[in-house]
Amino acid sequence: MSLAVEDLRVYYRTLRGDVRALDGVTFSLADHEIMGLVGESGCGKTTLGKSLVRLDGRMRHVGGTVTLDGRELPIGEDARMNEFRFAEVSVVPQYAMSAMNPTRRIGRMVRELVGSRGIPFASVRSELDRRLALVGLDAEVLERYPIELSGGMKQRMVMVISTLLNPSLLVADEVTSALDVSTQRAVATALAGFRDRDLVRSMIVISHDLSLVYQIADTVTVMYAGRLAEKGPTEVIVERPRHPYTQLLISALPEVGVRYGGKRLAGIPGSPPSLRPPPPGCRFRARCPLAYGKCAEQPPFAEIEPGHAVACWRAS
Ligand SMILES: Nc1ncnc2c1ncn2[C@@H]1O[C@H](COP(=O)(O)OP(=O)(O)OP(=O)(O)O)[C@@H](O)[C@H]1O
Repeated sequence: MSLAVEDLRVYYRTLRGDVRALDGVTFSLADHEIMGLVGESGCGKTTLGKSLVRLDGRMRHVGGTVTLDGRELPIGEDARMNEFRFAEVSVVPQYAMSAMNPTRRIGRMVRELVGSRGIPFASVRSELDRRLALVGLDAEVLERYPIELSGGMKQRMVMVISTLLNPSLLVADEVTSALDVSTQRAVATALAGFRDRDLVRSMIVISHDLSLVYQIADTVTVMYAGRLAEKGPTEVIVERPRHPYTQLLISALPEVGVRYGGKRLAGIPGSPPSLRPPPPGCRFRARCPLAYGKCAEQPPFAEIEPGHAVACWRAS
């Protein structure tokens, strides 16, 4: 197992009280696993991804542990996390395209980044060229400024940089959402290629786009209102989901490979609860067609078959 997250709680401090964006999240990632992380906007996906790499100033680690390759990550201690970032855990951020410094040539940026880890640029240069070729970029991009690259090229460049030191875990947050469909496919294929070539051990791919997740993920985790609703192998989640929220999420999608023409897709009525603080019991119950009395109690996130866990009283 490469990653184990245990009862992780991360809140945002605000003037109107804590936003419990991650409120008791437990899961693990096997070696070589690509996990897709999905759920409605605001459910905590980005917070989960960031928590594993860098908490921003308003995030507070309230409880729980993150263990990577047998070592507990000091996620609440920014300075101590430096030892792990880039080398052990790396992120391709949601706005990777604007994350690059516009005033630096790309090659110089990479030189500074590896230099900050005490690694001479010359020692990674040939590997860098090899990886650029792997994602279809010419080594000449290193001489250019970020503004001279297209969106898809920037995205692939950031992926190459983020994985240059072979991190154990890569978090890719909405890396394809701003790209056109064919570029999306190229970026997704490049991501899976990094794992296939053992350049990263495991990966969390955060996405609104279930078809992207279906294309590259081995497992899918569904979040709802700061907690995990369901995790299982991709086919199981798509073909026989057990959580009513997952079922609605999947049924709201066009079937993979099926053309829906002008047919309107069903949305999920209602909206998620406030996380400041969330209501007691199952957080989905106000929108759930199957809710009953027991749902006033919070259901455990429990395994119903090997590798398939669900937080729903109806599923156990
Ligand atoms: N800086 C912040 N201060 C206060 N609350 C925040 C902050 N950032 C996020 N939140 C809240 O934390 C919750 C989780 O947000 P997060 O961005 O992790 O969700 P998400 O699932 O990644 O959403 P999206 O798909 O829109 O990116 C939301 O309720 C959000 O409003």
